[in-house]
Amino acid sequence: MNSQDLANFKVEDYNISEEYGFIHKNPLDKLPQYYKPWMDIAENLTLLIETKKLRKEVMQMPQLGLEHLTDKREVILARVLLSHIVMGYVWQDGEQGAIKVLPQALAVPYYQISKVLGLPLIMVHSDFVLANWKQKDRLGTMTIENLSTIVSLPGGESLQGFVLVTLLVEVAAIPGVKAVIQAVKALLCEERQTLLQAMRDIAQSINKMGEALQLMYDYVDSDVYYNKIRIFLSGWKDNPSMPDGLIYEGASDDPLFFSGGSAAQSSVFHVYDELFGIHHQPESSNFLLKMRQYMPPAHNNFIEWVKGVPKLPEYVQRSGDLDLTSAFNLCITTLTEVRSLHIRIVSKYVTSAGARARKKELLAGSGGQQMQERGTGGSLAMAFLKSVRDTCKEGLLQNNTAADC
Ligand code: HEM
Repeated sequence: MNSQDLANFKVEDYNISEEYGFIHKNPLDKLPQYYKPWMDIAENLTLLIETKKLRKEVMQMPQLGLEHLTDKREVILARVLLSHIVMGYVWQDGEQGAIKVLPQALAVPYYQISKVLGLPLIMVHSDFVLANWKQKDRLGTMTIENLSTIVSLPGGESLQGFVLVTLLVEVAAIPGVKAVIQAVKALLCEERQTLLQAMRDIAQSINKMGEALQLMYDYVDSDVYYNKIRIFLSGWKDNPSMPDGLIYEGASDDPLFFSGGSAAQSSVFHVYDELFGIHHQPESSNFLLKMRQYMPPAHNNFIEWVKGVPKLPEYVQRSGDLDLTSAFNLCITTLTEVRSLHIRIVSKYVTSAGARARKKELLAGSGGQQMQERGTGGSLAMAFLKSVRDTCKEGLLQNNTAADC
């Protein structure tokens, strides 16, 4: 990348903004009247799933075209609604009752809309979190009390908490995203003071992300997450419950395989890994690279843009500047701490809650669950997360005294 590329950089080209980072600005919560069948199902989705009536409703749904969607915000909302309906349809009857064919009235518009947005045929982080929020008081701020989801899934308050806490992590990342752009510019123009400030802002923002992540403990019950919520995020790739994938009737005769929704699809962490020059172990890196295909393409392009800049750790190391080194290492330490906190959360919400669920099943004499300790994205969660955290920590630069941190 050179100064010409920098001059051509426009934040809007990457569907990000200084006010919202990767979060979709002011998502719509209503579609035009023509789409009433989708809106009606989406509004009652939780109840329809819990009473096991969703599949019947979808079978009676007319096949609607996309021609009445007049702008991008409507297209995004339609994708959010359909994604949730798809997940509900597939998993309504639990792990043992997954379907093999998605009916045409759902599969065809879902295929078309996904093609328009460049997204895979499954619900992703941007459907579940980034575009799935509204403010109760539109003039208020993005606090958890003032937020709710547009469309929900089973899990009650914990489901709300799970989506909204994840959204708050993205909110906390907003100043960091802005500072990344400043850091890149400063790096290219060799403006030491701006680079130093940008790295300090990034570290502060990562720290706030950790504070937001911590709220998971207050708003999400681990048994509800494990037993009710998790299944609706699950995919049909590397999932023993759906070894044959999913046929999208009228759109694809061959079954297709997709990983489930996971915040591993959040672009923020990928941007930091690229900026800080963190190279994960091959298996972890493969999984994370695959997750980039589950992001809005413009966000993925932003990660690529950051990847294309001169290497920050090498620049800092070469400079021999203790302040720069210290600020860089603070970023790495803070990111490592957030990843360690995330591991503790996974230990509570997946490992311990899973052990409890299996014990209960054994006592009741029922069959074991298939997903067990796999993440919703399909990874073998703990080994993967520890490898990612440990590689992150290895990004620390030499020449830093304890006092600097
Ligand atoms: C109860 C809450 C959560 C649980 C149980 C959880 C679980 C997991 C699991 C199992 C993985 C492994 C990949 C997969 O197969 O999905 C993962 C990856 C990941 N999660 Fe979460 N997660 C939670 C909340 C969050 C939140 C709120 C964020 C931040 C937005 C987040 C960010 C990530 C990232 C970035 C990865 C990729 C690994 C990394 O870069 O460190 N997670 N999560």
